[in-house]
Amino acid sequence: MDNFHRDTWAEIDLDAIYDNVANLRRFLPDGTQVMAVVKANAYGHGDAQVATTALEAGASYLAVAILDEALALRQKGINAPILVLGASRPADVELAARHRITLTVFRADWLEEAASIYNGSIPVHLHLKMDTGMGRLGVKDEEETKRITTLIDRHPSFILEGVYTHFATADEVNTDYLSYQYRRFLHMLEWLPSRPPIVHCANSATVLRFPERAFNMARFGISMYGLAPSPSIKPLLPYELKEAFSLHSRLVHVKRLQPGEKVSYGATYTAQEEEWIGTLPIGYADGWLRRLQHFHVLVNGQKAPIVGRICMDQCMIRLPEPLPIGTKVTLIGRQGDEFISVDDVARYLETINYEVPCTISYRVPRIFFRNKRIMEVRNAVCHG
Ligand SMILES: Cc1ncc(COP(=O)(O)O)c(CNc2conc2O)c1O
Repeated sequence: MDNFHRDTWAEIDLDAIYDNVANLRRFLPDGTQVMAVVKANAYGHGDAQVATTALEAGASYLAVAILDEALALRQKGINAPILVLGASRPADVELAARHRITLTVFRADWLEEAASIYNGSIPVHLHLKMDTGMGRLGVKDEEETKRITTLIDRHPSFILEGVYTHFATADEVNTDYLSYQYRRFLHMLEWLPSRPPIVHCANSATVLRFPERAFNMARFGISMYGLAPSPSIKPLLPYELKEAFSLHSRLVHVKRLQPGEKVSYGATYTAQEEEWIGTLPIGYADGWLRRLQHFHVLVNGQKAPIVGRICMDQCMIRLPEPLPIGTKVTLIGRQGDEFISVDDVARYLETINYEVPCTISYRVPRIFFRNKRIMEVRNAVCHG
């Protein structure tokens, strides 16, 4: 534990990541590959470490949101194909090509500008994104689709490697809109002179519920981290997922309060009787948000309420009894028979589980476990 100097950390169980990907590989029809979605620092789990593990488990492609995330993976020695799912700049096509990074195209004018700038000989791999009803990015009409495929065909270095779409409601029990989008995708694929080598439409919810609709690659994000795409479809999933993320801290201060004494900003919490209060070195700048006031953590295998306002760097909990400085506290994860899941925190925050690990900031070091042993400690504060 000597790679960081505050007793707050996240633990990433890479064995869980491995198993979640390996189980998907076994579940998928033959010929359907896994694209591991590692954008946003792998949903807060550690981009390079998750990417490496997912590739070991059989993923053949990676996906990120922005070009810089792909460049960062290359800098960290990741050589697998990487697709940038979001928009990029025409002027960055050369940079992407040089680093063998695949870009998403969804506008003819973007491609015209890229073609006017890039006359290099290094191939530029492109995936055409079609908007079948997500309403975010994607080509929507046949005329523009044909302009794009013609432009690619005419450029000596542009290669249409893939085509894809994204579903808006795959995590909902009702499949009406999902089926509409799937049918729309089938129709829009007919606009292409021929199907490119890679066709993909499935996120975690889609591939786990309808693997036969995944074409030949599935974009596996949230469930690679062991989280269900939504509470409503969790009971419908075909196999158990293993949650990879946990969050821990240690008591740095313990004091006895007399009745009437206050805790934290606004003096909003008043001790009702003689109470023992502990201070934890984690706050909203770490992504442990202020709205988690009155939620609970685990200490000595028991629930302990968060009392008073959560500060930028610290928060306070009411202890079951006086406890030693340095006692381990679990904010997300297991202590004995008690377990606080990412879903529990998301539910309390009235948000989705995706947001919780993404929000645990760079200031919280990540300890990576592989084969049940510490493989790496990443402290982004000191090491950038
Ligand atoms: C285009 C695209 N493909 C695949 C995925 C993976 O989805 P999954 O994590 O449900 O498997 C995402 C996730 N994108 C987002 C998840 O939350 N907000 C998003 O924009 C995505 O945007």
